[in-house]
Amino acid sequence: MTHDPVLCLASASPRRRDLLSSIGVTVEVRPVDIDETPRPSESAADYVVRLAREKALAGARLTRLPTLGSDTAVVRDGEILGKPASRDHAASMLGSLSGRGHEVLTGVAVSGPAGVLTACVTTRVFMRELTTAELAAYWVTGEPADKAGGYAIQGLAAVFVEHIEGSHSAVVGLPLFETADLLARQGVPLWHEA
Ligand SMILES: Cc1cn([C@H]2C[C@H](O)[C@@H](COP(=O)(O)OP(=O)(O)OP(=O)(O)O)O2)c(=O)[nH]c1=O
Repeated sequence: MTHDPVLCLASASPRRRDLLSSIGVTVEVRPVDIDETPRPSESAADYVVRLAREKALAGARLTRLPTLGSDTAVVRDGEILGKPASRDHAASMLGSLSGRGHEVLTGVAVSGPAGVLTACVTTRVFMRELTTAELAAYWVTGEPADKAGGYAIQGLAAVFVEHIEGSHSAVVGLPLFETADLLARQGVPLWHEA
């Protein structure tokens, strides 16, 4: 059965659409293009919430529906890592996460009748030691290219992750528990209200 969209998703990320679908939220997809350059001395939490808000506001101009924007950043020792630009960049990025913990921050913003509501979720991810051969083989799979930090916990990189403290869905791109709260406060129906 198909449902009419109840939310505009201001994102090109198929992961975010799938996560929303998994909680019964059908979306109209409106990718937006914003400048993702961090500001000098901006904290990672301020950065992901600012980008989430900018994406939601840019998307809201294209629709009458409440609109969600989100941004995910991988942070090691306070440094935002971004997405890898090449094989060597991916290997050094993911290599720097080998055998230790790092943070994944996801900001989410929903614009609607209640204004713009935001949340930020921090998850700690612990990876086992990765070999040079594994880093090279992982790049060839194509998975790291469009992912913050150069890995996908929901994909092949699951075998690198010993454990996490926080929200698995937030690492994939959208913290579903917090998102459900924001959607409820904007009057967007969830699966039990459809
Ligand atoms: C760490 C990690 C990130 N990611 C993804 C989530 C995000 O899609 C991406 C981070 O980039 P984002 O800039 O947050 O999102 P995006 O460019 O994919 O989409 P848009 O800006 O249009 O919303 O990395 C995973 O899929 N798995 C992971 O384990």
